[in-house]
Amino acid sequence: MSRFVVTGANGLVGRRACALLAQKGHAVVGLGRGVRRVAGAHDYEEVDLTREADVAQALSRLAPEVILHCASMTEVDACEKAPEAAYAANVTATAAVARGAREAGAHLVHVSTDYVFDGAAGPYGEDAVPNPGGVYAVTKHMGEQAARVLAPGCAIARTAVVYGWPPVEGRLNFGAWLVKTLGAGQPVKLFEDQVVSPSFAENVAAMLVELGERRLGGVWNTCGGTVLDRVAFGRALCEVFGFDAGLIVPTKMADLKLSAPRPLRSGLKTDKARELLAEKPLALEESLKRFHATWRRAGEAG
Ligand SMILES: NC(=O)C1=CN([C@@H]2O[C@H](COP(=O)(O)OP(=O)(O)OC[C@H]3O[C@@H](n4cnc5c(N)ncnc54)[C@H](OP(=O)(O)O)[C@@H]3O)[C@@H](O)[C@H]2O)C=CC1
Ligand SMILES: Cc1cn([C@H]2C[C@H](O)[C@@H](COP(=O)(O)OP(=O)(O)O[C@H]3O[C@@H](C)C(=O)[C@@H](O)[C@H]3O)O2)c(=O)[nH]c1=O
Repeated sequence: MSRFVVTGANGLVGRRACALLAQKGHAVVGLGRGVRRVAGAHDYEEVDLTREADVAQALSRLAPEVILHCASMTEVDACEKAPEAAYAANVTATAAVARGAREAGAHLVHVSTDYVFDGAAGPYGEDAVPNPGGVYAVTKHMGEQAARVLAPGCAIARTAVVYGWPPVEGRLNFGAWLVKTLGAGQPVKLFEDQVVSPSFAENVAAMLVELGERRLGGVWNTCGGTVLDRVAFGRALCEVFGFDAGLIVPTKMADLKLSAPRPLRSGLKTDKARELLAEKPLALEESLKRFHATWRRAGEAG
């Protein structure tokens, strides 16, 4: 058993990583901004990761053996509108965590994104060359570089379009947004021209945990195992949840006039994780079945 620190412990992925680690018997401290928003068997500390001295002090005191760095500014359009905040959260904070990891002798698993690619020719393998566009993507790529330089031997774990139930309070993930909207019988405009690798949050968290437990380094695509466009994902979700797929309105991404550019032919190849990890990237059908099961259980629990 090891001592883990998980950043972004209130977030979609981080909270699931904390839960899984505690369930497996590891000692876990989740770090988050603001008060604790997730119950569970792990400890929690409030640390603003953009304050380097605070990060150094916390990591030196906690002396983790492994750090899963899940914290990030993840709202892509908000990053575009607030580049200073995005830089602080995605670059400055990552550099601080990476330095702290090195000082503590901890193995770092840094979480990144398929959006580091330009979307000209996805799906991308681990050795593809990033070409980020937009503030979120550029700052995530800079975070990767900071982690590699400051915490040599770290893992860069790229994931994509993470979904799960329940969603983080006040922030619907793509899958949860579809469930809420389609479940209420409302139409939803979905990009027919963006190809992605949707990823079930529990599956992502489990792959990150394994990278940490086994102290694996290098680049890893830790996402769902099926590459498809957003409309196809929506239709598959309707089938599993029993919703009306006729509510899906296929739309071109450009028609929505979003602030930030996003890769179109994105998605990540998962051969490496499939071959080398015990926790495999789940295929779409299995992911949606598990998503549906967690949603139904939450409904039954009231
Ligand atoms: N969600 C997705 O679709 C995808 C996510 N990823 C990557 O996966 C990782 C996890 O994402 P996800 O769980 O969805 O993200 P969330 O937005 O759900 O959680 C991120 C957490 O980071 C915290 N955070 C942000 N800034 C700071 C800070 N300065 N100090 C301390 N904590 C901070 C946030 O706190 P607060 O709540 O207070 O703001 C938030 O709880 C990220 O690296 C993201 O880039 C990659 C591809 C897709
Ligand atoms: C996907 C999609 C989004 N939207 C709207 C909803 C929302 O206002 C806006 C952005 O949607 P999303 O947040 O789902 O998409 P986006 O911000 O592009 O999601 C990205 O997030 C970051 C963190 C990542 O790293 C990526 O892998 C990816 O998951 O566009 C549609 O109207 N139709 C669609 O098909």
